[in-house]
Amino acid sequence: MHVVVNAAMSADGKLSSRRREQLAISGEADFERVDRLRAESDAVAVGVGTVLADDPHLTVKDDDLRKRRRNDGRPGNPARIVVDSSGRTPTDAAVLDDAATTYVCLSEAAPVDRRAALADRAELITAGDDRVDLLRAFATLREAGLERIMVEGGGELIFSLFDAGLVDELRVFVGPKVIGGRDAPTLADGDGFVAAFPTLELAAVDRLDAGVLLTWRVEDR
Ligand SMILES: NC(=O)C1=CN([C@@H]2O[C@H](COP(=O)(O)OP(=O)(O)OC[C@H]3O[C@@H](n4cnc5c(N)ncnc54)[C@H](O)[C@@H]3O)[C@@H](O)[C@H]2O)C=CC1
Ligand SMILES: Nc1nc(O)c(N)c(N[C@@H]2O[C@H](COP(=O)(O)O)[C@@H](O)[C@H]2O)n1
Repeated sequence: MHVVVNAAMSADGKLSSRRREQLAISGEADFERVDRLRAESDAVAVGVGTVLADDPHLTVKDDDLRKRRRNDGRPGNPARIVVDSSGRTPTDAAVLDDAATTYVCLSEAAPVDRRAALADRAELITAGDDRVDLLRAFATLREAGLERIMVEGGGELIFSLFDAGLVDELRVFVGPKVIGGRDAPTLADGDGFVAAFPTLELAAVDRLDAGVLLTWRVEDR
């Protein structure tokens, strides 16, 4: 399995403002790059915090890219993955529509009524007691044939994936905005590391739109 984390952050490292509303940090060229990366992926993953804040669709927007996938014998859109310990994904969330298969990763703590509501619209994977055990959930996703995973955020999920040693590559568009705010989400939130920090090898620096795209490979810990 190969896991690429892709996100857009402001020059001061924020994914959004303290209101946690979706904010366009990327420009047109970066959104097109993101679309191509989605098209190359078997699945696109987000945390439930992103579903609740942004209601993303996580589909490939460009018709030609979808057509190319179908010509290669793949579904037009990659699968979608929501990491959601207690099953808070709303049943009318855009990620649960019929544009692609959706996997919702739950913990044992997810109530039965939420499981029943989501089971009609998604494949459910249960791993972990109170929180999704990402190592186990991703192993199950791999068994389901998902090899190339793109993770779009948010900061809580990204931190946990680094903590679990699951990230192979980090692609960050740094956009021309200062957002600020101690409560605004950053690229990696969670508890933060105090030792054994994941280290990165810089693979590429590209000017894009009015910002820069940084591509990092994650070194083994
Ligand atoms: N600029 C960008 O590229 C992006 C920005 N965002 C922004 O990020 C914000 C949402 O991010 P967050 O609040 O950090 O939420 P998140 O999307 O990272 O979801 C976190 C939630 O996932 C669930 N979860 C279950 N198991 C977990 C585990 N093992 N580790 C971590 N989480 C687990 C928990 O309920 C947790 O609260 C929004 O403001 C959104 O707009 C989100 C995606 C991309
Ligand atoms: N790459 C990127 N740049 C930005 O500036 C952003 N605000 C985001 N946000 C994420 O994009 C996803 C939206 O997906 P759909 O267009 O609805 O398919 C979602 O994950 C946002 O949080 N990304």
